[in-house]
Amino acid sequence: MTATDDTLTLPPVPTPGAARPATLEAEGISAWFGDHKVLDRVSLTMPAQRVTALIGPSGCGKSTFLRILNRMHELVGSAALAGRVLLDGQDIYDRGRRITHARRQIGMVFQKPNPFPAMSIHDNVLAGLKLNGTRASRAERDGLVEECLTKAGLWKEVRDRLRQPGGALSGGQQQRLCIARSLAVRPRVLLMDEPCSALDPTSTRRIEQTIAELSDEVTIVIVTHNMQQAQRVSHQCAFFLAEQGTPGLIVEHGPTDVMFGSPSDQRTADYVNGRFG
Ligand SMILES: Nc1ncnc2c1ncn2[C@@H]1O[C@H](COP(=O)(O)OP(=O)(O)OP(=O)(O)O)[C@@H](O)[C@H]1O
Repeated sequence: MTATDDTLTLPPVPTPGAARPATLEAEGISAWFGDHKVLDRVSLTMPAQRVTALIGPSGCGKSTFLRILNRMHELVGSAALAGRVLLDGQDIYDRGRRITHARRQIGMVFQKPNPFPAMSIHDNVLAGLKLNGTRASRAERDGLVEECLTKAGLWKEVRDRLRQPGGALSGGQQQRLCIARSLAVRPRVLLMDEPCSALDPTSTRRIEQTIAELSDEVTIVIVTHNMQQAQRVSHQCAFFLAEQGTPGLIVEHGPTDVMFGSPSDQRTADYVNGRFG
């Protein structure tokens, strides 16, 4: 540890009771890859402290929409975008607003767990902070590692082997490690792109439990193909569809119990009941 490690500070701990999680609003989002339009004027509010599930058949633009929510779409050379994404009213695409600002506040967990395999569990949790250039004392770092692993539901399983490599964990544990890594930068929104699709049912339920525990302190948006999972974890759902080569759009969105119990569009009813997709 260098002298400077002690002088810099970690991201602020949220004030107890303060409204840290943010509301995310997508307004009129259209997206293209080259000439191929894949989303058409999609608008959706993802309220703070709520879990929003994005559902719909393969290829309808759910992942593209999710990646637009934290400015990952623009990493693809041929990608273009129209519309606005507001984080508590502030457009993350405003000119002059740095991409790192959005990424720091809006974290992402991917389909396949992607810890740094040779890096220790401890250092994996702190990896995002290091990329941000944030440093802290050893005690602060250790405290943050414990806090984030606890929130991700992994602490008890790894507390005695924090110096072992992240790659030595099971798939489900690796995914929870990735969630802990995302939490370490104290995001206000956590985006999850099919986070359980590579996991067994037990690990899946553990991640779902983690999502339920986290939803008070971070806004969650999750893409899932698993309708039972959408019902178990989400407060609201948005049903995406791209019919016959047309760009994806939201057919219907609303409270999860309504979307599954009495959807207003027949296509939603057919999809949530497994009649297509
Ligand atoms: N990097 C890319 N370059 C070109 N086209 C892409 C790229 N990524 C996605 N697409 C296209 O955009 C459309 C939407 O893809 P997207 O992955 O967002 O759908 P999805 O609903 O998430 O699908 P799935 O459920 O299968 O993951 C598809 O037609 C896909 O082929």
